[in-house]
Amino acid sequence: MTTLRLGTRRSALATTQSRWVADRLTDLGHEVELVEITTEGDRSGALLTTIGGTGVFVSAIREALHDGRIDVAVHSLKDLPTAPDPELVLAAVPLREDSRDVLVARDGLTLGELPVGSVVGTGSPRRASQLAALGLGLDIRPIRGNVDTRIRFVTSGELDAVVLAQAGLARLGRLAEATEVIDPIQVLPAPGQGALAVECRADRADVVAAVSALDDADTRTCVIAERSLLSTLEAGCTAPVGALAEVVEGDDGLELSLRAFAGSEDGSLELRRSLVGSYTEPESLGARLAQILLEDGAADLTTTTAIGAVAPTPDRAPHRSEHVS
Ligand SMILES: NCc1[nH]cc(CCC(=O)O)c1CC(=O)O
Repeated sequence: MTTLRLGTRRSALATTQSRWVADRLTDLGHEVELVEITTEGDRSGALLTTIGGTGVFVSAIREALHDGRIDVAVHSLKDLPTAPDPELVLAAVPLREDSRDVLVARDGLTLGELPVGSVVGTGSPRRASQLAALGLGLDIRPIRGNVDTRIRFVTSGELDAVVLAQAGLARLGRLAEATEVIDPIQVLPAPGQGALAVECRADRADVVAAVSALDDADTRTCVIAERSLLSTLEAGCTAPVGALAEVVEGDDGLELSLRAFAGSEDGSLELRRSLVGSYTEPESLGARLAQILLEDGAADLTTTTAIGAVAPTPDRAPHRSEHVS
């Protein structure tokens, strides 16, 4: 095979992730060349929720795959839309980094130590919703920017804290700046957080074969469950969603445990449910847990949380006895 052209965005995080994949492919004996691609998300300073979500980072790179300018694309898996692209394959989901969110706060503070009224920045409705639902009296403000920009809001004193993905900080070698690793019991990560997606064209069997050597079976299984939950929920509601699947030891071998969150953006309504299922059927596990969330009230949640909007009545159904806890 000729040199593999691997597309990357210019941000520090994207290039670090792409270099990591390039190095693994080089270890396997392939020749790799990095090709830089600019996306709308990089050019625009607008809030992600205004310019069409994180899909903007992905589409320009996918475009380059379609055009044949590159052979391999590396994305943060959580930025990948759930709708599959029929001409592309997710050839590898490499071993996941830590999936949790972290707090970067002034003076080394943790969430519990932030005084009432502390200003916390996040551009993620999922983080905003779960932070607000903690009931700590935090003043949550929308921000965006790359990891460096977001941390600078805190060091400059403009904000008391920001919430970021631990994986992003780890990849940039800046984990020491985190003041707390947030337990998923408080804030569930985005589906796919901490994992990479390595895509290539379905009609390039040689590239698919080369890249698939980087796949990690457990990570892929977890991510399938999380994304199945997300796509099923997306069909039924527009609420912020968090999800985390983990491989656990069951009585008859490996099982998959899935936890999920859906809530209103202002934190006034929140639903948390979990389910354990077969390791071999991650898609069904995700879809079933999403169905439970929808039945228990997620279908009534919307992102329309404008001041004065009437909030739907939450379904106060008690926890289900069997699988759901
Ligand atoms: N939203 C952008 C984005 N996409 C992936 C990561 C971090 C790395 C990952 O989750 O894999 C980040 C930054 C963040 O959320 O702090």
